[in-house]
Amino acid sequence: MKQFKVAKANRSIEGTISLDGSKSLSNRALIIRALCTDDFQINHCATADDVVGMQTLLDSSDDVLDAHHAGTTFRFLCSYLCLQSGKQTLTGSIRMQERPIGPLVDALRKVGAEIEYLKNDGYPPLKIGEINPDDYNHKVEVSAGISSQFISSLLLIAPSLPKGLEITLVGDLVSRPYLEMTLKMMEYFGVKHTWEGQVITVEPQPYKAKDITIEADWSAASYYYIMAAFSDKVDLVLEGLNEESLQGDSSIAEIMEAFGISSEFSGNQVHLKKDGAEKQLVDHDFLLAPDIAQSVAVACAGTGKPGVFSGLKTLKIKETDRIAALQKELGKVGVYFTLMPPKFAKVSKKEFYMVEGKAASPDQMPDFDTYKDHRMAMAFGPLAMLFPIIVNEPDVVSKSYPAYWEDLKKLGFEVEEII
Ligand SMILES: O=C(O)C1=C[C@@H](OP(=O)(O)O)[C@@H](O)[C@H](O)C1
Ligand SMILES: C=C(OP(=O)(O)O)C(=O)O
Repeated sequence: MKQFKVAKANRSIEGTISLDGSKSLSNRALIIRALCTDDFQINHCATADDVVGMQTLLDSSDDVLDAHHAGTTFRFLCSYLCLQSGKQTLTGSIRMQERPIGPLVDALRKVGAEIEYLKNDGYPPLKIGEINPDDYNHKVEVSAGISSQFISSLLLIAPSLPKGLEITLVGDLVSRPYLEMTLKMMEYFGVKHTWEGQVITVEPQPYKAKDITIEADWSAASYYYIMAAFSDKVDLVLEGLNEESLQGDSSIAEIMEAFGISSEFSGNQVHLKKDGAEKQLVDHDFLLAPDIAQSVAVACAGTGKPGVFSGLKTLKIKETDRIAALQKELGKVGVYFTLMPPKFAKVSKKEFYMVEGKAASPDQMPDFDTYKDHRMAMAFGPLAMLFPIIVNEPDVVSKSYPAYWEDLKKLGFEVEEII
């Protein structure tokens, strides 16, 4: 097993980091370009595995397409392949084969596509055939409470269908900003929609080619906010980010005010400083921004600030069960991540998790497992500012941020492989 020992000699974070393009924006732009008659430039496209993988599969003429670990790639291609001739097998990693796809398959079958489950009903791999014009139906319902990616996937192909799509969202929507991101990206490329109540309608219309520059990845930025929370002195510039962002994870800037971190925007840079008043507690609902929950949990653990987290229901079906992974790994440094008894949830019917305790190094240097989840590695890495740590399978970061460890070195982290 590959392991990195990570350490940092001081608790200050100073410098400039130029962040890679957002994986979510990049994958939407790639699908739209593939559906657009004319070509356009995607500047600052992410170099993340999930995005390189998307482009490779879009260019591939193979019958079997492997999206590996990439949720957006798998889900977006699922609908895209329904517009291609012939039949393709779409598969993914073992974990991807445990992540649900049923609601999207049901909706696409309703639209007229012939899709077969090759292993277990409701899960990848799939054999996907083209939409049959005789079976085509433009009104579909889709469950909105499992993954917003199902809806984004349908929306992206909607303008290319003969009568477009009228999508009724069933149940309470999760990860709403990602859906808004999809619609905003479609608008950027000239595609209009209406969204009334639970119904989103897209008429048939062409995507219009237009060069785009992808904003940097706000989920990646969240790891620098953890470092700032652990620092006595902060003077850090993150490049490529805008105050007005299509990424819901930009809410990290506001959440981290609780740790006294201020974010000053100018142009496409954000300047992090530690000059604000801290709050006693972090109380946040992550339903709109599930990917930064691990970051804030580690920030709480490292500073000893208690956290009350809700809106975590989708975390169990991500790259790993992130609730279980957080519980196990935070436990290694004496921090509890526990589901609060149901009496706390009576009023709102929500589930609340509590982060309690301050991370302390056990007698032996702690080694953190990463569960094939990039965000476990990236969220736990900053703990090296408090005491030396070991990160197991550190290369997982390449899913969304291949240069992560190199960028940490630029800020004075010592990162060395244990042989
Ligand atoms: O559409 C997207 O780009 C994403 C949507 C979210 O997933 P869910 O909608 O499944 O929560 C998020 O967790 C994922 O990293 C990226
Ligand atoms: C959940 C994530 O990605 P995906 O669903 O695209 O695999 C993530 O990047 O945190």
